[in-house]
Amino acid sequence: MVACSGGADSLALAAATAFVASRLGRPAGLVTVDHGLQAGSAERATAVAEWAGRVGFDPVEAVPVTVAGRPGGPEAAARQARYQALTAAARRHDAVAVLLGHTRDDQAETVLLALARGAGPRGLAGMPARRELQGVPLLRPLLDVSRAQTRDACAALGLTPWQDPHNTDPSYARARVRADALPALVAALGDGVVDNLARTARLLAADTAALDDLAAAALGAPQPRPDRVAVDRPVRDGGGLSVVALAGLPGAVRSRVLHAWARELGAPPGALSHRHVDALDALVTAWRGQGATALPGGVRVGRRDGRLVPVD
Ligand SMILES: Nc1ncnc2c1ncn2[C@@H]1O[C@H](COP(=O)(O)OP(=O)(O)OP(=O)(O)O)[C@@H](O)[C@H]1O
Repeated sequence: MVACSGGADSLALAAATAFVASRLGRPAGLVTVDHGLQAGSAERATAVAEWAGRVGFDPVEAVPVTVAGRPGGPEAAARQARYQALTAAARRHDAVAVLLGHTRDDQAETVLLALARGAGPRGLAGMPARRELQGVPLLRPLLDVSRAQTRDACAALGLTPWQDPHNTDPSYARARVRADALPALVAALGDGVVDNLARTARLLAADTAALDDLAAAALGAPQPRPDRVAVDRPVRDGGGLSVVALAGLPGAVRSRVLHAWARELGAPPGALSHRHVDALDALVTAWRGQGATALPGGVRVGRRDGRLVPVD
């Protein structure tokens, strides 16, 4: 089920989901929450629901919620009511997940806000691409997509997104980051800033997951991510590294192992970037028979017989 406010991000997400779902022959639903906080909010919810029905979503729900009387400020109260309504709708319809429209720009704003309040790595890890709330998986498929792209997508599809007045209300810290802080950083440091903040979140999310695994193991807790192969066999295998052993490591540990090994092979540390380490990682986690990875210093690494090995 897509959670759609009618704004550009979640409207683009909904349009993409409708497109993909019909081609996969899978049902997709849509839920829009009416917080009842602004004049015309019920009409907006009805308009979103009508559009959703026209483009093939089924079921479609416009859910009114009561925000008053909940703990916290108005923003927190609205969020709590919204997430409760979203997970309840998902459970009513046995949805496998709820899709949220947060973009790379939202992620960059989240990281900047976390940095400014002195958050630790968990806060700097930003919003996860996947988490569970009351047994319902919440997914954010657009974390690698920019807000400009969602606007362009809506324009290309002839959709008119709803503009949330909160997004431009300067009494909200996030709106000030969006309107002033991030544009100032981009002007001073270049267009890459948004992408790089989002990448920082990904890196810290991987570190945090690895440390959480260690903490869970120290407590003797069940494996938090049973899909991961638990391996404690040595990573070194002859002159190379064992793919099975590498695959069993938490991503953050694996990337450090690959970085250290690349340096051992002679790649100069200053020239070794995350792109090189990602390419080595792909030989383990996204193996499609690809060719050798070229590293700085003329080093090349390929995958042979279940091992990563230096090749000519
Ligand atoms: N009224 C709504 N009805 C349904 N879904 C909504 C609604 N408002 C927001 N969402 C969902 O949440 C996503 C994020 O929205 P927005 O950025 O406004 O909320 P936020 O308060 O920043 O999010 P969060 O509470 O997750 O931090 C949207 O892309 C959409 O998927």
